Amino acid sequence: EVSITKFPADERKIIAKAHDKYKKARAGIINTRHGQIHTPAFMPVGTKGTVKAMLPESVQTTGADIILGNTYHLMLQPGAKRVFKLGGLHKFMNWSKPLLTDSGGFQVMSLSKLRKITEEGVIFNSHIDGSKFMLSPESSTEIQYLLGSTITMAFDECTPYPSTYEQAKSSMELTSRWAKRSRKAFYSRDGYGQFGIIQGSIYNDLRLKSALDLIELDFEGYAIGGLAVGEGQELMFKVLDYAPDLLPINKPRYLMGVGKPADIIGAVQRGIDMFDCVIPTRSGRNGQAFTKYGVVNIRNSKYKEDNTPLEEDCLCPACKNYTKAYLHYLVKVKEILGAMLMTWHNLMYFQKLMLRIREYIAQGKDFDFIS
Ligand SMILES: O=c1[nH]cnc2cc3nc(NCc4cccs4)[nH]c3cc12
Ligand SMILES: [Zn+2]
Repeated sequence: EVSITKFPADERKIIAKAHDKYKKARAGIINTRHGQIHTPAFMPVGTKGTVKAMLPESVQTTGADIILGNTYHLMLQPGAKRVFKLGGLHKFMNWSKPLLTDSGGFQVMSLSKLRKITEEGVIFNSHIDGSKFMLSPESSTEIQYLLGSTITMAFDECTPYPSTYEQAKSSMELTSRWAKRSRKAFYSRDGYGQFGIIQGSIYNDLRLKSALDLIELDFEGYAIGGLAVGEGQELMFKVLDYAPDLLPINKPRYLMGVGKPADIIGAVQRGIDMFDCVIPTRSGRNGQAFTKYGVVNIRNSKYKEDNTPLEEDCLCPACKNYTKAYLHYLVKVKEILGAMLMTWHNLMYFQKLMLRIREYIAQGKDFDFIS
């Protein structure tokens, strides 16, 4: 049963009292078939069955309890049936901890060529070889089952931003119909869960209706969709000021696609438990390192003879054994080790941030820090 264990009532009172401003922040544990997830949690993105430039055991040493796999990519290559035949994604990629797979819908809309949205689902041509595919609530749920996903995401439509009220309303209603079909298609097993995704854009009555529709389906957790799609942090926080409270307090709340450290901190303060974002991995490969001094663009020539580590007290291999000068050089000459070390450091940085947030919440301390 994917459930979030709460602190005992009296401890929760302490936490709530201690930082009234953050009374919505909560730390907990999600128990799954593949192990525990300490929340608030950051999920590194492992798009094609690998967290790019990282070995799974290295991802584990950064402290990640769970990683995300993208259904769209895996269904095209190597194919969900093949992964199933080979023992499932956990075995295939040698990751034994929890895996969350997205439904594929969001990526179809952002990656595939020529697609057609119907009541049934989305028909599209593969961006790889143009071959024709269909993703529906039923097929997406089955594909995620074949992958062996610990947490399956319902098939939704991410309402674009900006959208008019009418557009957002019909999009949200489609997501509710698809959520019902996704829930029906889900093969529920102990320790596995399925999360619904609420939509409704920036309209609070639509967000409420979406939440009510999905709560009826009794998902193991709930994601807040339709955010981090260009609305900006202010508008995202405006929605997060009320949307998490529409969801069951005892179930995990997952904010899809977020985000930078400041976004994560603000969202935790508003009651979010889970995050996924490509920023630490993608920007690492692109030469950006997150540090307590801010983001370091290692390609900047001022680092070419800087014989100090990214962060003197960081325990990652990049900081323990190498200097900014070496990282500057590796990234400049596009050496693979450069991508590896920068990625490792960033994932460590994001996990350390989550660890500190969890500790501050558990101690009832404010955590407005951004470092
Ligand atoms: O409503 C959603 N439904 C299902 N998947 C999503 C993924 C999402 N990822 C972002 N932001 C991060 C981005 C990644 C690539 C372009 S924006 N926002 C997202 C919203 C949704
Ligand atoms: Zn480091």
